[in-house]
Amino acid sequence: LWQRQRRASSTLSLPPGPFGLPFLGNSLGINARKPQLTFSEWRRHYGDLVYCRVWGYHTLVVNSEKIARDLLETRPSNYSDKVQAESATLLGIGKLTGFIPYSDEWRLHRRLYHQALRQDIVASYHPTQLQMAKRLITALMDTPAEFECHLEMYSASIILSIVHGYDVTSKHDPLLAIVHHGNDVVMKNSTPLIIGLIDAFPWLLKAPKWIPDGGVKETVSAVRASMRDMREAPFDYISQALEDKTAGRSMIVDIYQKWGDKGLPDIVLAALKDAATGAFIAGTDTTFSTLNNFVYAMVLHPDVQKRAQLQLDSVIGNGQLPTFDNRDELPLIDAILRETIRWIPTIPNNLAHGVYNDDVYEGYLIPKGANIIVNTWEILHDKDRYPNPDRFAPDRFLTPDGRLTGDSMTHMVVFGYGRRVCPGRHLAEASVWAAIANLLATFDFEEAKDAEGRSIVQDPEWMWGVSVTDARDA
Ligand code: HEM
Repeated sequence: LWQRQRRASSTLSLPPGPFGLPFLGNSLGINARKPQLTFSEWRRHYGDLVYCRVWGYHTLVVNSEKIARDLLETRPSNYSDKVQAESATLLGIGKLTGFIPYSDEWRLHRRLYHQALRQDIVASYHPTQLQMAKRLITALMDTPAEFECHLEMYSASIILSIVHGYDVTSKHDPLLAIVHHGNDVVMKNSTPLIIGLIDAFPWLLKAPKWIPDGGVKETVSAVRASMRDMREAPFDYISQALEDKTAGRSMIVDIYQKWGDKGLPDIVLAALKDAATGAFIAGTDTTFSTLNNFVYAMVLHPDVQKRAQLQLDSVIGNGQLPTFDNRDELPLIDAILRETIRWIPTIPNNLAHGVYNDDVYEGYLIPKGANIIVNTWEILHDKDRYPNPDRFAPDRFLTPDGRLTGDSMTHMVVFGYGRRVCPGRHLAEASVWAAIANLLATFDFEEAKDAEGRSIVQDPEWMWGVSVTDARDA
């Protein structure tokens, strides 16, 4: 039936791709933990633009930056939609910006982010980021073995401060505990697999309890409860702070003040709550994972670490901490940042963009309602552009005389494309820089040692989902 429908819908052919089974399409042929590996394999067989079907959806896998830009940036009105929005809504995450279809509601979210997170405003958050970096240093000095917890708290504290105006001073902070737990539940359960399952069998959610559902109903109610807590708890705090006139500056307070005595219309208030929750979910794990990967890279490459420390010493001098004023004089720190996000891109397959209307690209039909998946991993591990791509080598971003190369595009590839590009990218990039520069100025990273002084070699294991996180404790 599908073949017939396909033929009837157009005389143009779809891009080449693997043969799929009826109904299931290619879903079973994709490595569920590391889909990018399957997509890269397909590139070798079918080229840079591959057609497949996942959970009944037309899906285009893009393995080249040029095609990604041609489609998502040159024709943004056709490639900024979301296809599985209904299933995301059933799961309870449909109001997160990344899942909202191309609509006025989504545009309102983007306007709210733009007011607080655009490049020229982000510089005003540098003092907060440096203050959090100092706290990170103190926490690491006290309990270095808990480094992951400290990096996570650093990432979360920055968002809670800048978006919500909330100062997290301890890892036992009650609001941090709520949003942290909520984030965990949402991130672990909002995988493409669960969304696909809800999409294929939405009736499962309404089925009587005795029908086995593989735990879907339980998952959905846990995600919904977490979303509710994450959305409301920070606003209870802010409302109180506004009433007590103790609220400091933040994205939320700025927007409240903009509306002044008129008060926020309900529609803006709802969008603000959702956008703030979205910023926390989208911004915390991604920043944390990037920093975790940085620590791992430093443990593996003491030579790089030493060179960066020498550069820091020569620019800042011993006993001082770097600030953003020193950034231009510290190209190796930026090269390490770029290489960290290239080496292990935190979101290896971007977020899927939906196709609004049938389109034609290089003679191929791109069907309406298709998902476009960009294989960021493959683009950043392309041997022609990054020789020996699995090696961590920051020098690929430096000229022979030690200045940064013009290849800052990696930033953009890692943060997505077109109208859907990550609105938190300037903030994220500065948060990661502040942490990397301050950590290298203060610590040596090396493998843990046992009682006899022998290195405890631990192969890391990553948790692969929408984003890549360290899974030692998962
Ligand atoms: C290293 C850190 C980060 C990385 C690697 C990252 C990466 C990404 C990527 C790849 C996308 C999908 C873009 C697309 O669909 O083309 C995205 C979307 C998004 N990011 Fe980030 N991000 C990071 C940090 C942040 C931060 C700090 C915030 C907020 C404060 C944030 C907020 C968002 C939001 C709201 C979206 C959805 C945008 C939309 O669909 O319109 N991200 N991010």
